[in-house]
Amino acid sequence: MDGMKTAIGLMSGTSMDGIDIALLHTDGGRRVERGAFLGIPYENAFRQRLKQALEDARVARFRDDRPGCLLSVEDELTRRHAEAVEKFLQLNGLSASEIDVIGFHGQTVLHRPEQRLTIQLGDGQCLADLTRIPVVFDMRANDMAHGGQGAPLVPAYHAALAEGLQLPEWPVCFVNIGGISNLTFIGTDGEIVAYDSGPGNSLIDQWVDANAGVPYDQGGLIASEGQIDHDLAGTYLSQPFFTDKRRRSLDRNDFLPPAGHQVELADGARTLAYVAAASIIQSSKHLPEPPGLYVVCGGGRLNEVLMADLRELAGERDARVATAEEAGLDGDAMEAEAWAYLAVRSMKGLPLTFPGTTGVPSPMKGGLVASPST
Ligand SMILES: Nc1ncnc2c1ncn2[C@@H]1O[C@H](COP(=O)(O)OP(=O)(O)OP(=O)(O)O)[C@@H](O)[C@H]1O
Ligand SMILES: CC(=O)N[C@H]1[C@@H]2OC[C@@H](O2)[C@@H](O)[C@@H]1O[C@H](C)C(=O)O
Repeated sequence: MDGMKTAIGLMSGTSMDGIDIALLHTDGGRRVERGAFLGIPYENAFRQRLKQALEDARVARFRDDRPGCLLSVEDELTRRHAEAVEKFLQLNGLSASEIDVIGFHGQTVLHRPEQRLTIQLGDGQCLADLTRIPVVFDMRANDMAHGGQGAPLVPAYHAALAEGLQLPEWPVCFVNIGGISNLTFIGTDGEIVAYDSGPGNSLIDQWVDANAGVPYDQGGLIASEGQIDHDLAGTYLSQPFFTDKRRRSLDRNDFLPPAGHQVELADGARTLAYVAAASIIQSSKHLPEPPGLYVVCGGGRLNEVLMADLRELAGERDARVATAEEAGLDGDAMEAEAWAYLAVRSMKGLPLTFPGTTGVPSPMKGGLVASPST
């Protein structure tokens, strides 16, 4: 097919729960055919190493700085991604020569848009050499160098997906509830507006990890036994992030979980689920129009308490909430698919970001290409 490429997208998100891998056939424009998906969870020990990397990254001043454990974590992370690609190819009966490009996100360990500093661990050249497949990486840096927020980047892909959806309600707003949440509004005239909307699962994860020793609140079961502490919720929802004139992209540490003594386990999980839902609705007030439909992807859609809150709050504004699956999409695969899509766009010299998505002054190309060494 004309201009169609076969791409693999690799995402290791802010939840630090594992590597998501997706296959996509696309022309980098409107044509998108979704393929296989695989999630490979990190074991607890590596998750702890990533947490340490986030700590050690705090002193970094330049994007190539690798203080503390960063260099060794980057090496291990890259090797894990190479092994993930090998496993994915094997499971799907594919060979490396059938893949045109890999889109490699890496792991964000520091994101400070006001300093134009964003660091994603991941060695693109090493991944290209290990997989024998060209790799596009470092897709946020050029946007930020030109005054963009460096995130979110998924909106270009959301827009391509929206073209193929038969939706009764319009305008539509994609919501990704990952560690941090982000929105992509697509207007009736195709206008795209996107930004980070607030904390997603990362507060819940940190809370239940510290107080119950589990990595996440499965299904929202812990939250379902608690009550909302509205004072505590208010301390999050009254942050200037929600009322500032300019939309700002978030670092995982911009919102921190409550201290252990502030609230008990179930009430904390319940309150943070509410905060995740209310943040989305509160941030939606900056959209050009109220959405008619929210299409929800990311792991947060599996937290039933969070989703019930979101349905209720959206319903008060006459909007419906659907999971990605209800819209015919895959809510686990979407970010990895997006990185495959963006890699193809990058190879074709097409812009990845736009004034309406990251606040960059003009449509902006991005990404570096690493070809396998001969
Ligand atoms: N069954 C479940 N029930 C409740 N929550 C879940 C479930 N499965 C996953 N999650 C939540 O989803 C998170 C992972 O979501 P996802 O993979 O979308 O995030 P991410 O891609 O790492 O983050 P980001 O989009 O911010 O980069 C987990 O850390 C957990 O909090
Ligand atoms: C700096 C960084 O890695 N940001 C992530 C994070 O996780 C969710 C939200 O914050 C989003 O803006 C972004 O990731 C998605 C995949 C994006 O760029 O579209």
